Amino acid sequence: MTRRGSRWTAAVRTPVGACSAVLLALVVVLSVLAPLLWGDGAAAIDTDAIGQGPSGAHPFGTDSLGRDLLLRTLVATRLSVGLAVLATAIGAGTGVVLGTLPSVLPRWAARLLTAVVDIAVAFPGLLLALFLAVIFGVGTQGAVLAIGFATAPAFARLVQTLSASVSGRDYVAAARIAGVGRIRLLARHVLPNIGEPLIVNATIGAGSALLAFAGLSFLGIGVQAPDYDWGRLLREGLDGIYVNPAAALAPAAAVVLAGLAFNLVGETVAAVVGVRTRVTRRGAPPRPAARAALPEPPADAVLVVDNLRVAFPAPAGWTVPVRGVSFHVRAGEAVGVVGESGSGKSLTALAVSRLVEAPGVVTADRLEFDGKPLDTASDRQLGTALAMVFQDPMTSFNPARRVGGQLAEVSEQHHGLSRRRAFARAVDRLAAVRVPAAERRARQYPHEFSGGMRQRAMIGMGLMGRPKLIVADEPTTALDVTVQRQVLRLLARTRETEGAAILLISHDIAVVAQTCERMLVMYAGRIVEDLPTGSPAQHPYTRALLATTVDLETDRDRPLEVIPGRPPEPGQVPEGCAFAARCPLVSDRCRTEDPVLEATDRPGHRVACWHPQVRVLSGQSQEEGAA
Ligand SMILES: Nc1ncnc2c1ncn2[C@@H]1O[C@H](COP(=O)(O)OP(=O)(O)OP(=O)(O)O)[C@@H](O)[C@H]1O
Repeated sequence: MTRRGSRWTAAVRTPVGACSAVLLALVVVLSVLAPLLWGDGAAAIDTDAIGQGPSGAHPFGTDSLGRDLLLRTLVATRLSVGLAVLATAIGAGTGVVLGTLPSVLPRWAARLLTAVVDIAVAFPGLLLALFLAVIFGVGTQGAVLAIGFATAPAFARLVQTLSASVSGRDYVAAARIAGVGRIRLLARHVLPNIGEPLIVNATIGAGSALLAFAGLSFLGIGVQAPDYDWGRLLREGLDGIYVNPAAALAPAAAVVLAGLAFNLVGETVAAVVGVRTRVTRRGAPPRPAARAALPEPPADAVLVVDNLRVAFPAPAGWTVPVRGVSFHVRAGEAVGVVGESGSGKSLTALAVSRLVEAPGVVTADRLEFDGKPLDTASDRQLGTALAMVFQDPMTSFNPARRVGGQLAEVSEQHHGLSRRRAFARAVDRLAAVRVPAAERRARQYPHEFSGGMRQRAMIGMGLMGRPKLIVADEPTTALDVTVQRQVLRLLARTRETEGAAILLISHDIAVVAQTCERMLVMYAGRIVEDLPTGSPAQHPYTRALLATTVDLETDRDRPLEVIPGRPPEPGQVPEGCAFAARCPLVSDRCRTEDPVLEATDRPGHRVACWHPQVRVLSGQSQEEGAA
């Protein structure tokens, strides 16, 4: 079954999904079959049974012409639901046109249209529908148009907001630069990417349209005799409510149930297409099989991580992108984490910084920072002793606040310094990370900094306290080689002067080899090798990663090395060794038994492989190890 198919199945198995499926099926079946089966019965006048209350023959009684109210309520499903769907389609269609027109109209016309939509949105929907119903004329057609056009402004606003968010994406910019026309840009690049939330909104909107339609018919400006919908039945029922309350209750219950069906279907669709996160939580995240415990960490370990797992709820259970990671970082040590995209490096970094957000769940047998369990550390302790440097400091700084003020905030919050003294410290720290003219720069906004300078300012922010550990997640990926070297040097210098340990996440093994004493190689959410930099790598994955690095000595006449295949997705990690499918040394055992990360005979070296081999990091000499 496809992934989307399994998400539908999972969504329908939730209580809300199951209810929506049952109600929708009921509404659809009644709309199709009720007029065919009971149309004549509902129209049959019985002068002997005029205005009767509930009885065996007429469970909801009869109307003023002796017609059965249950049958009339069932038969009215088709008209009531059909008109609501039609009005919603008109509203959504008009909304899409109104919402997208501003992107193709001249600027003045676009502004005018946007202003008109804004004013219409500010108007209460039902009032607008009443106003339009009077304009379009009393009757079914007028009511459909009135409700359709009354809901259009809300759709138009939604389309405008969604389009604006999509228009900022790189692929739209790329298409624009490639000379794609505005209309084509809209049709090809914008609308397909906002379709799902629009459909979800339209489904939920149909419930409101149903209610609005019942309202108009109830007021006598919707469906006219001899046709009837639930609104009209409700109005007729209310006339005799003291004689037969069931006459009003039946259509009212029908409106509520059908409205509920639309709303619940909208919620379910939202959960499946990802507009809203609805997941099946099946108890706690799965615990991986017991693995060898982390050897007792040294006394000066600043970070101890044992069997760390990060899990996210998914529609069909849990996905566990970090599956039992164990390592330690000693005081002042620089440890690098390498691995291909998706191997779980960033999540590991976020977990040790206590930054994995709900619904993500972090568990570990041991997760200690500075000798204490991480979850017992106060924000203040973490704020001063642990610094985090992100890949893109532009998104980590608040663009609306000056850089100095943002640095100073750390000292105001965590050290209780006055604003003035905190600002002075911010200037001092900016100078310490070699931001030129620190005093002036501190009064500037993040966008006035270059990429490298922003990254240094980010490191400076980490130095506002006395960090024992700096977690740097791809801190140089967005920078050119010269600036990259400056930032790496700054990290190394900070380590020397402040005595801070560094956990450096990078997909670039060369950067880690330059900066760190030890590297952890991650694959599919696990550490597959933990080795001192410069020591021979034994895991075929580490060896393959090393082979793909390019330096000045790389033979340019030979094609670049690549690792064949792709790492498994977090939810599809195979049994046995996760690297088996790509490994040149794979054996039957690799496909069935998952190797444990175990110490080798070399000091400080652990590897998780059934066939470890030895090769020095420079890749020049090769000696085969135990196979
Ligand atoms: N919030 C989340 N919900 C579900 N899955 C997530 C979430 N965040 C990350 N993942 C998944 O976890 C896996 C590991 O992500 P992570 O960002 O740690 O990888 P990475 O090794 O740092 O890769 P990259 O170098 O591309 O950043 C990925 O497959 C990702 O899709």
